Amino acid sequence: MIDVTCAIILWEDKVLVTQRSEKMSLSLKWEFPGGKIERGETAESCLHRELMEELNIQVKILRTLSPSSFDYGKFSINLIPFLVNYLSGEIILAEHETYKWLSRNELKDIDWAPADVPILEEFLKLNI
Ligand SMILES: Nc1nc2c([nH]c(=O)n2[C@H]2C[C@H](O)[C@@H](COP(=O)(O)OP(=O)(O)OP(=O)(O)O)O2)c(=O)[nH]1
Repeated sequence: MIDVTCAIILWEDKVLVTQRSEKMSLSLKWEFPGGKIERGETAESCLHRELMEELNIQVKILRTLSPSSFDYGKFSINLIPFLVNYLSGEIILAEHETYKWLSRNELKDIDWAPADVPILEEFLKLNI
Protein backbone atom coordinates (compact mmCIF):
# COMPACT_ATOMS: atom_id res chain seq x y z
CA MET A 1 0.00 0.00 0.00
CA ILE A 2 1.42 3.36 -1.06
CA ASP A 3 0.72 6.37 1.19
CA VAL A 4 -0.17 9.43 -0.86
CA THR A 5 -1.10 12.88 0.47
CA CYS A 6 -3.43 15.28 -1.28
CA ALA A 7 -4.73 18.79 -0.65
CA ILE A 8 -8.16 20.32 -0.95
CA ILE A 9 -6.91 23.85 -1.51
CA LEU A 10 -9.37 26.60 -0.60
CA TRP A 11 -9.20 30.16 -1.92
CA GLU A 12 -12.22 32.40 -1.40
CA ASP A 13 -15.12 30.08 -2.37
CA LYS A 14 -13.11 27.97 -4.84
CA VAL A 15 -11.15 24.69 -4.72
CA LEU A 16 -8.06 23.94 -6.81
CA VAL A 17 -8.17 20.76 -8.88
CA THR A 18 -5.45 19.45 -11.18
CA GLN A 19 -5.64 17.19 -14.21
CA ARG A 20 -3.05 14.41 -14.62
CA SER A 21 -1.17 14.59 -17.91
CA GLU A 22 -1.28 12.00 -20.70
CA LYS A 23 2.16 10.77 -19.64
CA MET A 24 1.12 10.09 -16.04
CA SER A 25 -0.69 7.02 -14.76
CA LEU A 26 -4.46 7.62 -14.39
CA SER A 27 -4.03 9.71 -17.50
CA LEU A 28 -6.24 12.83 -17.75
CA LYS A 29 -8.07 12.05 -14.50
CA TRP A 30 -8.65 14.96 -12.12
CA GLU A 31 -7.19 14.86 -8.63
CA PHE A 32 -6.39 16.88 -5.56
CA PRO A 33 -2.69 17.73 -5.93
CA GLY A 34 -0.16 15.94 -3.73
CA GLY A 35 2.02 12.87 -4.00
CA LYS A 36 3.74 9.89 -2.45
CA ILE A 37 5.18 10.10 1.05
CA GLU A 38 8.93 9.52 1.00
CA ARG A 39 10.89 7.56 3.58
CA GLY A 40 11.36 9.53 6.79
CA GLU A 41 8.86 12.18 5.79
CA THR A 42 5.70 13.16 7.66
CA ALA A 43 2.44 13.45 5.73
CA GLU A 44 2.45 17.20 6.37
CA SER A 45 5.99 17.76 5.10
CA CYS A 46 5.22 15.59 2.06
CA LEU A 47 2.22 17.76 1.26
CA HIS A 48 4.19 21.02 1.49
CA ARG A 49 7.02 19.55 -0.63
CA GLU A 50 4.72 18.19 -3.34
CA LEU A 51 2.70 21.41 -3.61
CA MET A 52 5.92 23.40 -3.99
CA GLU A 53 7.40 20.94 -6.54
CA GLU A 54 4.25 20.44 -8.62
CA LEU A 55 2.56 23.84 -8.35
CA ASN A 56 5.01 26.32 -6.77
CA ILE A 57 2.53 27.25 -4.04
CA GLN A 58 2.46 27.51 -0.28
CA VAL A 59 -0.51 26.58 1.88
CA LYS A 60 -1.63 26.55 5.50
CA ILE A 61 -2.93 23.20 6.72
CA LEU A 62 -6.32 23.45 8.49
CA ARG A 63 -7.22 19.80 9.20
CA THR A 64 -7.23 16.28 7.80
CA LEU A 65 -10.19 14.43 6.32
CA SER A 66 -10.70 10.64 6.31
CA PRO A 67 -8.10 8.65 4.33
CA SER A 68 -9.36 6.79 1.25
CA SER A 69 -7.89 3.40 0.34
CA PHE A 70 -8.27 2.25 -3.24
CA ASP A 71 -7.05 -0.87 -5.06
CA TYR A 72 -6.06 0.01 -8.63
CA GLY A 73 -5.15 -3.64 -9.32
CA LYS A 74 -1.46 -3.16 -10.10
CA PHE A 75 -1.04 -1.18 -6.90
CA SER A 76 -3.14 0.18 -4.08
CA ILE A 77 -2.97 3.55 -2.41
CA ASN A 78 -3.93 5.07 0.89
CA LEU A 79 -4.85 8.65 0.01
CA ILE A 80 -4.54 11.05 2.96
CA PRO A 81 -6.44 14.32 2.42
CA PHE A 82 -5.74 17.68 4.04
CA LEU A 83 -7.98 20.71 3.96
CA VAL A 84 -5.71 23.73 3.40
CA ASN A 85 -5.87 27.45 2.69
CA TYR A 86 -3.95 28.81 -0.29
CA LEU A 87 -1.32 31.23 1.02
CA SER A 88 1.12 32.33 -1.70
CA GLY A 89 2.92 31.58 -4.94
CA GLU A 90 1.88 31.94 -8.58
CA ILE A 91 0.82 28.53 -9.92
CA ILE A 92 3.48 27.00 -12.19
CA LEU A 93 2.62 23.49 -13.35
CA ALA A 94 5.56 21.06 -13.34
CA GLU A 95 3.74 17.86 -14.37
CA HIS A 96 0.02 18.36 -14.72
CA GLU A 97 -1.94 18.95 -17.91
CA THR A 98 -3.92 21.82 -16.45
CA TYR A 99 -5.68 23.11 -13.35
CA LYS A 100 -8.94 24.83 -12.47
CA TRP A 101 -10.40 26.71 -9.52
CA LEU A 102 -13.90 25.27 -9.16
CA SER A 103 -16.85 26.16 -6.96
CA ARG A 104 -18.37 23.42 -4.78
CA ASN A 105 -21.17 22.90 -7.31
CA GLU A 106 -18.74 22.28 -10.17
CA LEU A 107 -16.61 19.68 -8.37
CA LYS A 108 -18.98 16.77 -9.07
CA ASP A 109 -18.84 17.24 -12.84
CA ILE A 110 -15.20 16.35 -13.54
CA ASP A 111 -13.69 12.90 -14.17
CA TRP A 112 -12.02 12.13 -10.83
CA ALA A 113 -9.36 9.53 -10.03
CA PRO A 114 -11.45 6.84 -8.27
CA ALA A 115 -9.61 7.12 -4.94
CA ASP A 116 -10.67 10.77 -4.69
CA VAL A 117 -14.42 10.18 -4.88
CA PRO A 118 -15.02 9.39 -1.15
CA ILE A 119 -12.83 12.39 -0.23
CA LEU A 120 -14.84 14.69 -2.46
CA GLU A 121 -18.06 13.37 -0.92
CA GLU A 122 -16.81 14.03 2.62
CA PHE A 123 -15.69 17.52 1.64
CA LEU A 124 -19.07 18.35 0.10
CA LYS A 125 -20.81 17.37 3.35
CA LEU A 126 -18.70 19.86 5.35
CA ASN A 127 -20.26 23.20 6.11
CA ILE A 128 -17.59 25.38 4.52
N1 LIG B 1 -1.31 13.22 -5.98
C1 LIG B 1 -2.42 12.52 -6.07
N2 LIG B 1 -2.33 11.23 -6.47
C2 LIG B 1 -3.47 10.53 -6.54
C3 LIG B 1 -4.73 11.10 -6.23
N3 LIG B 1 -5.69 10.14 -6.41
C4 LIG B 1 -5.06 9.02 -6.83
O1 LIG B 1 -5.58 7.96 -7.11
N4 LIG B 1 -3.69 9.26 -6.92
C5 LIG B 1 -2.70 8.26 -7.29
C6 LIG B 1 -1.99 8.57 -8.58
C7 LIG B 1 -0.65 7.92 -8.39
O2 LIG B 1 -0.77 6.54 -8.65
C8 LIG B 1 -0.40 8.11 -6.91
C9 LIG B 1 0.36 9.36 -6.61
O3 LIG B 1 1.51 9.34 -7.23
P1 LIG B 1 2.28 10.68 -7.62
O4 LIG B 1 1.37 11.64 -8.26
O5 LIG B 1 3.11 11.09 -6.48
O6 LIG B 1 3.28 10.07 -8.54
P2 LIG B 1 3.39 9.76 -10.04
O7 LIG B 1 2.14 9.93 -10.78
O8 LIG B 1 4.60 10.46 -10.44
O9 LIG B 1 3.71 8.26 -9.84
P3 LIG B 1 3.54 7.09 -10.83
O10 LIG B 1 2.07 7.05 -11.16
O11 LIG B 1 4.42 7.46 -11.96
O12 LIG B 1 3.98 5.94 -10.01
O13 LIG B 1 -1.68 8.21 -6.32
C10 LIG B 1 -4.79 12.44 -5.80
O14 LIG B 1 -5.85 13.01 -5.51
N5 LIG B 1 -3.61 13.12 -5.75
